[in-house]
Amino acid sequence: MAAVTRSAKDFTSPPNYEFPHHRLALTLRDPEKTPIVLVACGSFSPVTYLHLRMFEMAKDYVRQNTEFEILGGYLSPVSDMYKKPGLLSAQHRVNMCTLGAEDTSTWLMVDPWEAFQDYQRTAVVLDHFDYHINTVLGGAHTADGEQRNIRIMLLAGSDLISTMSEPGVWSYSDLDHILGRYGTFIVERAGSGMDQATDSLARWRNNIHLISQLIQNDVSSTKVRLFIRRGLSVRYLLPANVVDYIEQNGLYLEDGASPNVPEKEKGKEPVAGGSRKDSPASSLRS
Ligand SMILES: Nc1ncnc2c1ncn2[C@@H]1O[C@H](COP(=O)(O)OP(=O)(O)OP(=O)(O)O)[C@@H](O)[C@H]1O
Ligand SMILES: O=C(O)c1ccc[n+]([C@@H]2O[C@H](COP(=O)([O-])O)[C@@H](O)[C@H]2O)c1
Repeated sequence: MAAVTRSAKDFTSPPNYEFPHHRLALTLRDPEKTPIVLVACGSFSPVTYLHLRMFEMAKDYVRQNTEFEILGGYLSPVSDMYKKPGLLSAQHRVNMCTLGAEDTSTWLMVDPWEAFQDYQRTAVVLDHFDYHINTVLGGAHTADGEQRNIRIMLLAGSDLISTMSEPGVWSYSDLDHILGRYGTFIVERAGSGMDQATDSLARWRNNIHLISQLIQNDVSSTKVRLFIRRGLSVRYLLPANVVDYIEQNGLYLEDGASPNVPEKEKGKEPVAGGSRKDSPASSLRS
């Protein structure tokens, strides 16, 4: 399996970008365990409780079934260039993720690197995390001061993983890089079978961890957008501060979200109801 090591010159970064690591633990509690960081890539248009639940489910799974220790978790919203229907501007999506994840958890962070530039393949996104966490920050240390590399792992729903078996969506070398070098946790998603999702990925089975949903819940961003367009409530499907943000900014009222930040939003503080000076979104604005 090809191990690609990228250096700073291999990555493009948005202006004023700083890698967020304010909640990343860099000391291993148990030196016998392998340190990992979870990265969820997706549209997050908008972020829902299911996106956030994926991290909690992975945390329980890791504690009960593996010899890993989680040192941090990241949401990485995709670039506007992904051009998926319903994809709101990166600014709004990063703001909503920051409100939803950082304000409701003690260990999740939002990395805006992918969102505010050209489309980046998931393999490159994971390399970007690997570079910042292991090369720049120096990885983790045990209490005795021994250095350990932190393994980056992709966190995804079974619908995303099933696209990995569809011809022409992912390149073989990227799959080998993502599943061979890094590995993944796959959360069961209603309507997307786990077996069917992973059958053709069997050669990487040791790096693929399947997490069953014990409480069935099929909230999706598509349904949330549809509800808002029809004037239905989305409260309790996503964090309250994200619902407030959507209402205050009049988001998702029209069919197909505009990829651009509305003129009246430009230059405003990113988060309604008080700016977060330490947030990655605000660190990107000049
Ligand atoms: N209900 C869910 N159960 C399990 N995984 C989920 C669920 N909702 C989203 N995910 C996972 O979260 C990640 C990001 O998803 P994404 O932003 O595309 O959300 P989505 O709800 O699928 O969006 P959309 O409805 O716009 O396609 C993907 O890996 C996806 O599989
Ligand atoms: O890297 C690839 O080749 C690749 C192919 C298909 C999808 N992805 C990523 O998977 C995510 C899919 O998000 P979504 O909202 O379409 O479910 C998004 O982050 C994409 O960049 C990545």
